[in-house]
Amino acid sequence: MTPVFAFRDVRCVRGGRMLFEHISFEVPPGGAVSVSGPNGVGKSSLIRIAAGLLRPADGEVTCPPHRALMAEAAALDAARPLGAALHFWATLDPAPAPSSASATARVAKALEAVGLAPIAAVPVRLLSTGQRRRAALARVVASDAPLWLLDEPANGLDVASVAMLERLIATHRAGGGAVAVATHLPIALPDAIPVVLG
Ligand SMILES: Nc1ncnc2c1ncn2[C@@H]1O[C@H](COP(=O)(O)OP(=O)(O)OP(=O)(O)O)[C@@H](O)[C@H]1O
Repeated sequence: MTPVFAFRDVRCVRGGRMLFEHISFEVPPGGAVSVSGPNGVGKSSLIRIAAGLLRPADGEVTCPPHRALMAEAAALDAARPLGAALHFWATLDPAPAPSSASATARVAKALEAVGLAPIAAVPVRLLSTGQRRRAALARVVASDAPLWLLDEPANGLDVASVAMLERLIATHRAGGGAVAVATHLPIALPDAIPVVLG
């Protein structure tokens, strides 16, 4: 099966220091990669390479052009109501498949999925830490991207929210989507390809 996402012999150098090398994997539709390792080993760097934000020092990366990144900063306008802040990205993020729902419908569905629909009118700056993380996840869900790149997605989430995250990932994969998750917290990712750095 043609992989959705692949690294071939990838090497990463930052600030003149080699973080990792010879990283190879192929993720088929519905597949997952789990990136783990101690602090500072390069987990976020690997996710940034996959997102196209950092160039590998060597090797080859195959990614769909439409991918969604959840990193530390949610990049949601603090002054806007949550729904409007998400709508901004849903219209701006690269257009998903032609069969996809409208930006408004995708945002409404994503807010329901992360349990934030009741506070869609609340400005982003008033959200709690966990709500901000769920809002960042809503942005990923609303993107309809075939590849999700999640950097420490469980940070700041309570037990119920981690279970919700796991369900959302499972649903995405069941629909043929792929995911890469960098985490130091346990997240259920059945049959994920392990990439252990360090
Ligand atoms: N812009 C940069 N320039 C140079 N070095 C950097 C830069 N950004 C990160 N680094 C270094 O790259 C290394 C790996 O960082 P990275 O954030 O990828 O690690 P990580 O495994 O995700 O860490 P953590 O578990 O603490 O989040 C660190 O030593 C960091 O200082």
